[in-house]
Amino acid sequence: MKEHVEIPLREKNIVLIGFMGVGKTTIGQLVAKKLYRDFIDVDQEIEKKQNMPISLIFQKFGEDYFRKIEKEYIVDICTNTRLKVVSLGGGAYLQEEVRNACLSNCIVFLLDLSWDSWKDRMPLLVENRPLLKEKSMEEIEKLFIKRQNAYSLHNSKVSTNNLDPETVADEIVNSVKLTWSIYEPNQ
Ligand SMILES: Nc1ncnc2c1ncn2[C@@H]1O[C@H](COP(=O)(O)OP(=O)(O)O)[C@@H](O)[C@H]1O
Ligand SMILES: O=C(O)C1=C[C@@H](OP(=O)(O)O)[C@@H](O)[C@H](O)C1
Ligand SMILES: [Mg+2]
Repeated sequence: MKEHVEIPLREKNIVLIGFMGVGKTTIGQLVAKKLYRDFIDVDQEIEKKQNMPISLIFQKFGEDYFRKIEKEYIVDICTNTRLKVVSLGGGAYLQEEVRNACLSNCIVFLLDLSWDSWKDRMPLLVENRPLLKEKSMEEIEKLFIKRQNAYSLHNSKVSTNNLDPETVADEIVNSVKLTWSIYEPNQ
């Protein structure tokens, strides 16, 4: 059993979670830039490694295969890297091993968007999200509600309703810097 090494707070990866389309990829990139950190988008890294888009991975190998590689990659990043900003795919946090790796080693931010606001954004999302293509609005709402339990296990929550990406990114950065100054002052 690998011994758990406590990572200094200021070195912990910042992980963004939340339903598909809430802005994890967009806002994660902005947060990384503002904190002078490397940015990792798990979906983008998986697409690079698999040399195909997520939608084709689902089509060719199925969702279970995607979830396996998604989990392995996230657990590796959480346990073996520091000082990054990491945006998960919307379904990753449903896996307990992913949640445990994130909560044990990282600072986990939930990006929260109301269902009504999400519906307005949906037309932007369907193109490259296979799970949206197959479902009615009612089925997607059920998925949205069903996932809130897992998303509730976070360190901090930021509402993104009616806020532009820059404003949300600033809120996350200010929150992180305040946490650092309180729990690891004088650095
Ligand atoms: N705060 C925001 N306000 C308006 N549109 C947003 C916001 N954040 C993201 N978007 C848009 O919503 C879509 C999904 O954003 P993305 O970052 O891919 O979300 P996720 O990674 O959570 O699925 C993109 O078209 C993006 O430009
Ligand atoms: O919610 C999900 O199950 C998924 C969300 C997507 O990522 P985004 O949340 O960045 O869209 C991507 O991982 C895949 O389509 C599955
Ligand atoms: Mg994304």
